[in-house]
Amino acid sequence: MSLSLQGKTYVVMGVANKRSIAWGIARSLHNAGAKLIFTYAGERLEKSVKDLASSLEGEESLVLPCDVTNDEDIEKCFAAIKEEVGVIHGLAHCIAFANKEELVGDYMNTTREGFLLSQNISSYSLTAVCKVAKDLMTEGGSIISMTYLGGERVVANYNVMGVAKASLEASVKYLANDLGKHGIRVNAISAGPIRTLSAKGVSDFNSILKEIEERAPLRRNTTQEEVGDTAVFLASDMSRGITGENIHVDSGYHILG
Ligand SMILES: CCCCCCc1ccc(Oc2ccc(Oc3cccc(O)n3)cc2)c(O)c1
Repeated sequence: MSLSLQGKTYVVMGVANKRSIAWGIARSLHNAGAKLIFTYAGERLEKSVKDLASSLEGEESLVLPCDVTNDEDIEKCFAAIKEEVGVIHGLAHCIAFANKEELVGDYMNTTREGFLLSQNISSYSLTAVCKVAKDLMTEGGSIISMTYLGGERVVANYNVMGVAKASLEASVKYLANDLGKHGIRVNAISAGPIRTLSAKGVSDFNSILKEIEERAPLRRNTTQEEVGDTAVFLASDMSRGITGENIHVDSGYHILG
């Protein structure tokens, strides 16, 4: 058993730019020897994802559009992946969205539309992807999704996204139960706040970074590299006994009251 991912192929969903958590995961998986395929949402991201993918030495990675709110698009995307590689050994789901007007103030102001949009993109999309990706995971594998502490307890301003992450974290357990018999594990990484494009949508983000530096057991914030390295562990055989789990990579902050 080792942390090597030589000979394995993973789909990384949700790279936007070099600060994305998904890019930190991609770099660590690549450095562990994995072959990567990237999907992105929205034509405007195509160039930056292709540029990042080609910055990884070795053979050209497949880069495909995938709108996770559209089941046909997911089927088309994974049909193309099947065509290209046949078998995949897992995927990293780093996709979430909520209207930023609802990521500030009282949670109760959430609209029905905003609630459903966030659940659709940030939670149901994992289930929708698993339904299709499982058929390419004929040798078993490991599915990883991203969550945040605000899904387990109230974090001011995280609001509708916290409810979506609670839904995602419950989905991880139900998906783990369904897919375990196929040798497929499903886990979440609960990352501490990292300054990404997405983080710009959350009000008062800077004050939480400062509080973590002052109070977290490790007295520092979380990096993409740390999250990426935990993804390598979850993708590798070293975590073969772990499924339905939520691993906090957050300098220990979640243990505090
Ligand atoms: C008050 C909580 C501070 C820590 C938040 C850490 C965090 C940062 C980013 C996270 O990911 C998203 C993804 C999409 C998202 O919705 C957005 C992002 C940008 C613009 C927009 O209109 N919506 C909000 C957060 C996330 O789930 C969690």
